[in-house]
Amino acid sequence: MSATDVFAPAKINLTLHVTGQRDDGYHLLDSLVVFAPVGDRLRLTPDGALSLQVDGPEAAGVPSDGSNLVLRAARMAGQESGQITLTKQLPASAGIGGGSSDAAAVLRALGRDVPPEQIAQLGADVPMCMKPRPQRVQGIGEQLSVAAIPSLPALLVNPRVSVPTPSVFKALRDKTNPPMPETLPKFADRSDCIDWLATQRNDLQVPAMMLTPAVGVVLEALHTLPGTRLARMSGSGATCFALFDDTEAMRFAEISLRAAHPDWWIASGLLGDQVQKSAPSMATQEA
Ligand SMILES: C[C@](O)(CO)[C@H](O)COP(=O)(O)OP(=O)(O)OC[C@H]1O[C@@H](n2ccc(N)nc2=O)[C@H](O)[C@@H]1O
Ligand SMILES: Nc1ncnc2c1ncn2[C@@H]1O[C@H](COP(=O)(O)OP(=O)(O)OP(=O)(O)O)[C@@H](O)[C@H]1O
Repeated sequence: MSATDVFAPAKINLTLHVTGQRDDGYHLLDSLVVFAPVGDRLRLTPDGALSLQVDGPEAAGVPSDGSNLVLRAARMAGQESGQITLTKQLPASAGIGGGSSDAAAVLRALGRDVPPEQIAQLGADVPMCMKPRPQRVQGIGEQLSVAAIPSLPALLVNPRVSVPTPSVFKALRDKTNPPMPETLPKFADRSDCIDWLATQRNDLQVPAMMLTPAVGVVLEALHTLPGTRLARMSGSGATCFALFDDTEAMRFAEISLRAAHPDWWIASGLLGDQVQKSAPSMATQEA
């Protein structure tokens, strides 16, 4: 039988408002999420017992045992056989949902009906990664609604410092912050969308910068690039994104950033574009 290839795109939180905290400690969110044409790749081959091999430029430190979200998702879907190869392109613990997107990609590939409550048990980011398209995410990550966002030329930048999500939530002082407007604006064009995004927030950015000063260094570097319209952190960090008016401005900024910071993980491409299953167009560079 033939192998199945799936693409697990990076998730970017364009906004991330923390609006409250539940009794169980989980935080209530209001977030605008898009996906990038850079991501991990998975190959599922139907032979043998269920197994996982992890390779690729970002494989170091990613577990290949039963704790990997890929195996947890496959088992949750009732899969008992087949070899899975996970090729990591996304840095781990980076705020771009690497493991969550991998888990969602496996569930998509297996095509079994797994109840949403079970999918959410794999991680708060997994439900939003099931259908990688622009969406508004509320609740603790389980309430999803489709959003209309123009494609956004972006740089994604990680300073190669991993940030554990729980410590960033813990370091957030004010847990109750304003949500996004109940109805999101209808954006006339890309520029209008970026202007509006600039009025919104990522409430985890300040605590992440306090815990991990490298986040502030990345944001400063992105702010000073030519053509940056908006720079912000994604998720709980440390990956940050910068948005540009067009792909030319994005590429120009990318060249300058790569020259200044050859040790950073840098990717570029159109956020929110229909993510291609097998032909991602985002360029990445290894350290
Ligand atoms: C920050 C985001 O990436 C935004 O999209 C997500 O909320 C986090 O998603 P995730 O990494 O899949 O999160 P999980 O693996 O479910 O949770 C990791 C830890 O983050 C904290 N957490 C996560 C989600 C949430 N709504 N409230 C939380 O407080 C909890 O301490 C939890 O133990
Ligand atoms: N498939 C996987 N890819 C990466 N890490 C994984 C995977 N499965 C389990 N992990 C473990 O999960 C941890 C978090 O990794 P992940 O890349 O999902 O980051 P994250 O920053 O929590 O994502 P986000 O907060 O945006 O959902 C890693 O330290 C790793 O030990």
